Amino acid sequence: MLSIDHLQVGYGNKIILQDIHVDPIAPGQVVSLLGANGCGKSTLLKSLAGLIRPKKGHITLNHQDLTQQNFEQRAQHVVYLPQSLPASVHLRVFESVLVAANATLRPTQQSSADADRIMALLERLGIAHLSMRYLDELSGGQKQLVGLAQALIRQPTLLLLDEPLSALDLNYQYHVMELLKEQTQQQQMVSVIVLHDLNVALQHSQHCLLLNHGHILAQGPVEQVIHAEHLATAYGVRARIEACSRQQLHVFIDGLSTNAEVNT
Ligand SMILES: Nc1ncnc2c1ncn2[C@@H]1O[C@H](COP(=O)(O)OP(=O)(O)OP(=O)(O)O)[C@@H](O)[C@H]1O
Repeated sequence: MLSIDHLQVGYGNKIILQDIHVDPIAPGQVVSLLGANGCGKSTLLKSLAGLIRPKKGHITLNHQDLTQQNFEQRAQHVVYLPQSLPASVHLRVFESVLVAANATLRPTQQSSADADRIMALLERLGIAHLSMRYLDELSGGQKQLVGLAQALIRQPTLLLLDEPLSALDLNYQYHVMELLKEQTQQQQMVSVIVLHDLNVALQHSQHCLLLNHGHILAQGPVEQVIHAEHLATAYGVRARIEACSRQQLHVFIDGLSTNAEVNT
């Protein structure tokens, strides 16, 4: 269970997130974190990960206040995958996932980070054939998939992914979101995923947080949050949300809302 209570976060004296309050989110759910460029999505993810210390407020995960834990304690159950991986890491794909697996294991658990588990995950992600390749020789999309393997192998309680689909083709986008949904449910994690594609959010997430200028504009089931009025406020667009032939909701953008500003 994840909840956030009156969180205030900033850089130096500049406040970016103001009074963020998130009602308890049950485990097993994929949560899409949406909002315009610069509204504070990455800042929220980094503060959940413990990379930025909040100025006020609390983050509660399974009855523990994360803001009271040091980075090492938090890393035992929280995994964060940033927008881009470090540029040059001269490790083979398999080794890099092994390093990630061992990063949070206590010595008594180390045997479970075995080769079979890593190879099975690489296979699920469709990148087993890359296991002996060096990371710094991979394409952007391939690196992003390895980053996901490094995150998933750690089996966190809270998984934080910042735009994990940005370099992936349509096939991998679908495949990765299905895998995330499955792993999130099987391992009873909460997975918070920054997305820009609202249709991916509608199809693959159950819960949604919509940020606007550092505030929560809406939160709840994804089909209630992705609503024309909310999209006009958050993105300055005129949107239609319609059920297509398979009853899957789909967002169509018909134009910019009147008096809409460019958000950035
Ligand atoms: N290290 C920093 N120091 C000062 N301000 C920062 C820093 N990082 C981000 N900001 C500012 O915080 C605000 C929110 O940035 P953030 O990266 O959280 O937005 P975002 O919603 O993730 O945007 P995008 O969708 O463009 O990735 C922006 O105004 C940005 O300029």
